Amino acid sequence: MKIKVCGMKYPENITAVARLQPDYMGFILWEKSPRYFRGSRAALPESLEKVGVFVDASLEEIIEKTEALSLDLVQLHGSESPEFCSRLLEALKIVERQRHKVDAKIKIIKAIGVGKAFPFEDLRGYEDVVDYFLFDTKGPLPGGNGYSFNWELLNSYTLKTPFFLSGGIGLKDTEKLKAFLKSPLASQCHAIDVNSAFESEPGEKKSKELDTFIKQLKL
Ligand SMILES: O=C(O)c1ccccc1NCC(=O)[C@H](O)[C@H](O)COP(=O)(O)O
Repeated sequence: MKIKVCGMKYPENITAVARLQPDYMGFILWEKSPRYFRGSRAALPESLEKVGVFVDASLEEIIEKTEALSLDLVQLHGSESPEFCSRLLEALKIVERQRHKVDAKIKIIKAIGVGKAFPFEDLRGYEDVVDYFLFDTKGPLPGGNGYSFNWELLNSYTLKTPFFLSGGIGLKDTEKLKAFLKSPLASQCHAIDVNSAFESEPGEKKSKELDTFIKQLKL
């Protein structure tokens, strides 16, 4: 199972967490977040897939940051419509052509806030224009709320788009996660996303706890 560590902020901490070799590292590019990433490309690890997290940003801003930070994936964490995703998909193709990489596709993740119930069928319009969904817990903030939703709701997820499972996931959840990953609920689960449950302060991850978590999940 792949793992994404989101909300990285400080260069030394980025280096320490990169050594644990998660599959993805996420950088919050929304200024109102306490995890807002102000750094440059030099602070980012070459070896991992880099995800830029945006909240209702303009197409121009997303493209500019994707180029400047050499992002591999773009995560949309606001109320971006399928039409917006479609325009972004086309705009990213121009960036892809300028890169000299074998797999230059810049992927799009659409984050979805899940509440007590969720009409997953309503996501059908995104199917052809995003690569992944990220199912997060609906809360007062666009992301990083720190608590989980009822994963049983995924029983009614019948779309083909793979998803990241997110929302308050921490060390306390490893057994529950292992059971989830063996169940039909996880048939489309591509990765587990973690954030605030591993922090000593917003943006600063506890690398020892993350190391334990990654080892337990990769067993
Ligand atoms: O983490 C933030 O501060 C944040 C702010 C605005 C939009 C998205 C944000 N985080 C995106 C993520 O992918 C988080 O990992 C996800 O929301 C889960 O966070 P948590 O509940 O703390 O595990």
